[in-house]
Amino acid sequence: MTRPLLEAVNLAKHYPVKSPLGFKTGAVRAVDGVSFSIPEGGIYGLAGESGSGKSTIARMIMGLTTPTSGALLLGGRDIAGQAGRRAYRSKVQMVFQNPGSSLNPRRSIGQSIAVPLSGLSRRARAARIDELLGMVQLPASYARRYPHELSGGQRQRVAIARALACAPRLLVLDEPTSALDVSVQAKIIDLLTELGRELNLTFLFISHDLSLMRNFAEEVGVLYLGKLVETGPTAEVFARPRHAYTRLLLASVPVISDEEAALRPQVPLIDGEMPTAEQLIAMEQR
Ligand SMILES: Nc1ncnc2c1ncn2[C@@H]1O[C@H](COP(=O)(O)OP(=O)(O)OP(=O)(O)O)[C@@H](O)[C@H]1O
Repeated sequence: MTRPLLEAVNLAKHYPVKSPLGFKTGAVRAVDGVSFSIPEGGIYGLAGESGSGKSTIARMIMGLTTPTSGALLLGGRDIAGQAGRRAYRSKVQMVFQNPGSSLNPRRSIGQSIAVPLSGLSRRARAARIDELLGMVQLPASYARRYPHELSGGQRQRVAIARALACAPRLLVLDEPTSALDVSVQAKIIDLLTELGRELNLTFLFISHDLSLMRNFAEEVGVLYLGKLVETGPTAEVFARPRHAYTRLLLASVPVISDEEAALRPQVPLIDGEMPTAEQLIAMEQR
């Protein structure tokens, strides 16, 4: 069994809710007792709708916010206290949804990729930029281009190259393909799969779209209102979703073939419409 690279242990983040006069009146349980573990070199998909707590988990992993309770371990060490350090930041990198806004429009692609490479000589930096562009299958000449000269998919390749510049071990991918056309999405997923294999990278892939994880993630977790309602090997979760919310997510996925349609879980409709998660859970509890 490969040892875990990232572990979340009973992780929670609660935000205080304040009255207009500033008194604490309650708490939003954005993340509420979440545990999962990703083995070294593994791919874990975290799915859930908007507001389920996905970004809060990513922010805690990146050290941008601290857990209210529970722990996050990287290579067995609690990240609390490490997350602000340079050594930690070089091990854990994030790729965001919108490469258009995460790349500085005034910097050339080469300059953007070189940001984490400030310690290298000019020559070594240029060679590393070439190498990184090659890894994401872009020509070396793209180093002189600017973000507006690239397509959305190419810009996301640049964002991946920049994230790889300091040779991280864990990549947190927050909706990395949501802003892209379906055909481009598939190419980016293929590229990430290949890079993961070559560089022994570990991935946490966050998306509202569970179907994207089918061919990419080895394990998936489904978040609902801050709780992980289901987790397990991807094929198993897709074949036998146990939680009503997972079934609803899978039933809402657009299908392109009859074969896929046959595999799609059936959920009872209400007045001919898909029920909400609350309605479906209430029906099943009756
Ligand atoms: N700084 C904050 N203060 C108060 N509540 C917050 C804060 N950040 C997030 N929340 C709340 O925590 C819950 C989870 O938010 P989060 O952004 O993690 O969800 P998400 O699944 O990533 O959604 P999205 O895909 O829309 O970003 C939401 O109810 C949100 O309103």
